Amino acid sequence: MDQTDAKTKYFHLLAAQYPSVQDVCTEIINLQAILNLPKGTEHFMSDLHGEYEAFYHILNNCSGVVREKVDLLFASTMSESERSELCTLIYYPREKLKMTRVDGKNSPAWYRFTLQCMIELAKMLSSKYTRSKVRKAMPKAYAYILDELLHAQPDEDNNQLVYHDKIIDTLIGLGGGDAFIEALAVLIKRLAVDHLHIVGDIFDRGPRPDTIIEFLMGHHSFDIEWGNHDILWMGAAAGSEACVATVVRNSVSHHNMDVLERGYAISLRPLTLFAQRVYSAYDDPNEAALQAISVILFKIEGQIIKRHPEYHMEDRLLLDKIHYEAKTVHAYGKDWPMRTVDFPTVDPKDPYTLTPEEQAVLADLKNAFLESERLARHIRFLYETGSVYLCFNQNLLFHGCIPMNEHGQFETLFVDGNACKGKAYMDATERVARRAYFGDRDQSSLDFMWYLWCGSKSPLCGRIVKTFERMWVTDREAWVEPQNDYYVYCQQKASCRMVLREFGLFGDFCHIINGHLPVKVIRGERPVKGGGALITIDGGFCRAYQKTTGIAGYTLIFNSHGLRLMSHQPFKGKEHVLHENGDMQSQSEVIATAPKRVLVMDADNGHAIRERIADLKELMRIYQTEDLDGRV
Ligand SMILES: O=P(O)(O)OC[C@H]1O[C@](O)(COP(=O)(O)O)[C@@H](O)[C@@H]1O
Ligand SMILES: [Mn+2]
Repeated sequence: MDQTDAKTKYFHLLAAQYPSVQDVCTEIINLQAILNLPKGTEHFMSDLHGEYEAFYHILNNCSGVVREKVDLLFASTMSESERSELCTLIYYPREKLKMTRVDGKNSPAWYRFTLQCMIELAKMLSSKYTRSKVRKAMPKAYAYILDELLHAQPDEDNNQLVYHDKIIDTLIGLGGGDAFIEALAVLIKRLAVDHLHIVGDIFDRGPRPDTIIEFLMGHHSFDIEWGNHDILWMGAAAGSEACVATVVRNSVSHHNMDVLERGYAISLRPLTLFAQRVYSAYDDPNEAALQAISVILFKIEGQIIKRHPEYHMEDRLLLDKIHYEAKTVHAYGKDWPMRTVDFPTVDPKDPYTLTPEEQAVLADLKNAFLESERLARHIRFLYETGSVYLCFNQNLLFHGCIPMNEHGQFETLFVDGNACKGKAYMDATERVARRAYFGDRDQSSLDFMWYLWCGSKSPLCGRIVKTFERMWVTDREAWVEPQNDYYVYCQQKASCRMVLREFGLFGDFCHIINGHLPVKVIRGERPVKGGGALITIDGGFCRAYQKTTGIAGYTLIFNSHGLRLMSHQPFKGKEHVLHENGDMQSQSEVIATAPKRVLVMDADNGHAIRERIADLKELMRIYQTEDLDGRV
């Protein structure tokens, strides 16, 4: 097909959608109006680490935005406890409605008042969107009524208001109040968060990463930047034995086997039986399993490191540096005392070879990962909706780092034998990650998935991960995990600008958004770095890390006015919210104010809309001067 044919075909398709001059005209006006609206609100979160309840609550309370708006609208007309009650109803409508029924509070007057408040709130939140967009965000069954109610214009005789009261009364009279409250709650939350970014690490440590994925599967608009823990699970699902062993090890070490066993139907029984037999010195079966899977892991890691000198990870080969009599390991020029050297399956002369039994355990585990249909569904979803990095509305999002050398330049690295750096390196790593799952799953791509999890030059990790030391070396000095120079240079504005430029982001109001590095607020660390050009939002949803961070997670919010950060206090659970109306406490801080209000025309989809307008104008010209095939 030559270009003229393609163009003709395209305009035929466009004409089918807009068959008359009037249709074209209406659409151009509509699109032009959209361009001048404020851009939609984006929320960013990262490092969720399986903490489904906290994640779900933050999505329900829209990172605290619902409460802010409720306070703004009703501070003078409702008491604080009434406002809290309303918020809880919006967060968990079904549960709260049930409680209201049980308490006998659900009188017609209660419904009327509650619905009016919710309509007010929905009106306020919808004011920055076109009517058409708001309509699309409404639950279908109620779209018509909601549309009517949200667009009430007070007239001289208050006719409209009377009409709307009638609608509400009829609804309540027909017993539809509950369903309508639920519909409004959905709409309110959807309007408050137009788009969600997850900057990595959904998996590991916490109880329910699988539920987070299921939730995201039903979410209206989001993207994911893969974290090292996500790529680890992706590698395991692709059949990398090292990734399988690491996932299992992480689950065992966090006493969190339910996700694997119940969530993904991956049985750990072969491992626990083997561990009970071979590591019988341990009374605690969990401890025995942890020893067993750790030894298996370090053996296969050793094999990978030897296969790939280009990973430069020889100093991670520690199983062959153990001094059994002295109970030490030799590393970084020193002998470090070890907690135990009782490794019944390690042959000191051939430490990296699995015993036949270990091989069998690992093969069973790997098969279970490969056979889990639910896992495959979740991992495909991560591939479909995720990437190593993303440029979105002038921001650059990635989980870890872009490897730099000690001079602060992008480090040249080899992927598939090709030298690359900066953006090209990020692209190359993503290509291998996709090949590892969708290609022929060759060993080298699978090994690279493991490298992406823990390599010091992996954009998802960027540090030397010391699992061996953290497991067995007593001196914590050996646990320190040196980081890539990116983390030094990203403190400087010039380096951040260099990174942004590499991705074609030249404007003044561009930011790097990272996860991965817990911000230790408790020690005075700040999430904003690089003279304001970089924001790290790993605030530790992960409960295991909250003692070191001092908070329970961040949400970064980017609306038409700029960027602000919400820092969240630990979540006390849904029951606490329902019974005490005790919301998660969140503090808001303005990080950067946009030089002028950011409109849709300034956002990425503004470009697409402008192109569409240009095409429609061309269609208009065609309608007025010739036919669709170009005949005058
Ligand atoms: O991406 P994250 O969350 O920093 O996780 C990677 C880190 O986790 C560790 O494996 C430790 O894990 P745990 O705290 O779960 O034991 C470190 O060695 C590593 O640096
Ligand atoms: Mn991480």
